[in-house]
Amino acid sequence: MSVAVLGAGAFGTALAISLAREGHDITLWARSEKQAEIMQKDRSNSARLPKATFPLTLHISADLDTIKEHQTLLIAVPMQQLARFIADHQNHLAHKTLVACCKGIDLTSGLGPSQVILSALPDAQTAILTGPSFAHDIAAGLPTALTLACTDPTLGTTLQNELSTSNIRLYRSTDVTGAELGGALKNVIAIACGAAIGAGLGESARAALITRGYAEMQRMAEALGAKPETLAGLSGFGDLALTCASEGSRNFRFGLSLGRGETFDPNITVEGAATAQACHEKAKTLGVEMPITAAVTAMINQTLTLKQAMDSLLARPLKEETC
Ligand SMILES: NC(=O)C1=CN([C@@H]2O[C@H](COP(=O)(O)OP(=O)(O)OC[C@H]3O[C@@H](n4cnc5c(N)ncnc54)[C@H](O)[C@@H]3O)[C@@H](O)[C@H]2O)C=CC1
Ligand SMILES: O=C(CO)COP(=O)(O)O
Repeated sequence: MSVAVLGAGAFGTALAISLAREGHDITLWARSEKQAEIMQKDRSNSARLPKATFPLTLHISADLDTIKEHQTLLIAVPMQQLARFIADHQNHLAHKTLVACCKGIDLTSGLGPSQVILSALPDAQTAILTGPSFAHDIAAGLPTALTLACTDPTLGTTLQNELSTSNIRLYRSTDVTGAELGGALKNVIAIACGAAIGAGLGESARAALITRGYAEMQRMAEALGAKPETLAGLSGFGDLALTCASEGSRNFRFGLSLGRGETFDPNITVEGAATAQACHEKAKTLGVEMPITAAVTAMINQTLTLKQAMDSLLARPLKEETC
C-alpha cells in the first residue's frame, strides 16, 4: 500500500483516517506548514474535522517531497482549485496515479476533474472516487459505498482493492464521465432543495425537485456520452439522495440560506455554486434542457428571486413525464 492524500480539508482528512485505520502508513499533505504542525501535534484536524483522532499510521506533512515514495495520490482539494493545484505541483504529480476526490465542473474550462488533470498532465493515470460520503461519517468509521471510476479496467481493479477499507466499500466503473457528472450535478440540485425547504415550500416540493433534478442530470449525462446506469448508481442517485436530504450537506445548507434570504459564510466550500454556472453554460451550448440548474444559477447571480425561480419552473409547458 503506497497512498498519500493531498489536501487536508474535511474529505482528505477523513479518507486518510479511514485508510490509516487499516494499519497502512498513509501521508496526509497540507499546503500550510502551520496547519500541518498543528495537526501533527493535536493528532486531529480541529479546523475541519474536530471529532476524529488520527491513527498512529497517519503521517502529516506540508512537504511534497515526502510523497515521492507513494504511487497513488488522492487529490482532495475543491474543484475550482484543482487546475491551479495541478499547475503548481506538476513535477511532484508526474508519473503518479492520480485519484480525484473532488466534485464539480471547472468554471474556466468547463471540464470535470479527470480532464482538468489530463489537460495539464496528459500522461497521468487518473481515476475518480465519488459517491455518498459525508467526511464526518467516514472519519467516525460509519459505513458507506462509493464509486471508483477509471477508464482502464485493470488499474480500476487495483485501485478498488487498494482504497477499499473496512467502512468504505468501493464499486468499480469505467464510466468516468458519468461518475464525475453525478457528483458534480447532485450539488446543484441540493442547492435547489435547500432553497425550497428554506423558503418553506415543503417536502413535496423537495421530492419533485430531486426527481426532476435527476431527469436533468440524465439528460446532460446522455448528451456527454455517459451511461444512464452510472447516474442511477452511487455517484449519481446515491449522492443525490444523501445531499438533498441532509443538513449535513454544505450545498443543501447554502440553499437553505438562499431560501431564507440569509447570508452564507463564503469560506465554506460549496461546490454546487460554481458548478451550477459551469453546467448552465454547457447546457446552453449543447442545447440540453436544465431548468432547475438555470434557476439555481439565476438565484445565485441574483437575477431571479426564489419566488420568481419557482414560478418560472411551475409555469413551464406541461409535458409527458420522461427524462
Ligand atoms: N466534506 C465532505 O463531506 C466531502 C467532500 N467531497 C469533495 O471533496 C472536495 C474537497 O472538499 P472538502 O475537503 O470537504 O473541503 P474543505 O473546505 O474542508 O477543504 C478544502 C481543503 O483544500 C485545501 N486547498 C484549497 N486550495 C488548495 C490548493 N490550491 N492547494 C492545496 N490545497 C488547497 C484547503 O486548504 C483545505 O484544506 C470537494 O470537491 C468536495 O465536494 C466529497 C465527498 C465528501
Ligand atoms: O459530497 C458530499 C457528500 O457525498 C458532501 O456534500 P457537501 O459538499 O454538500 O457537504
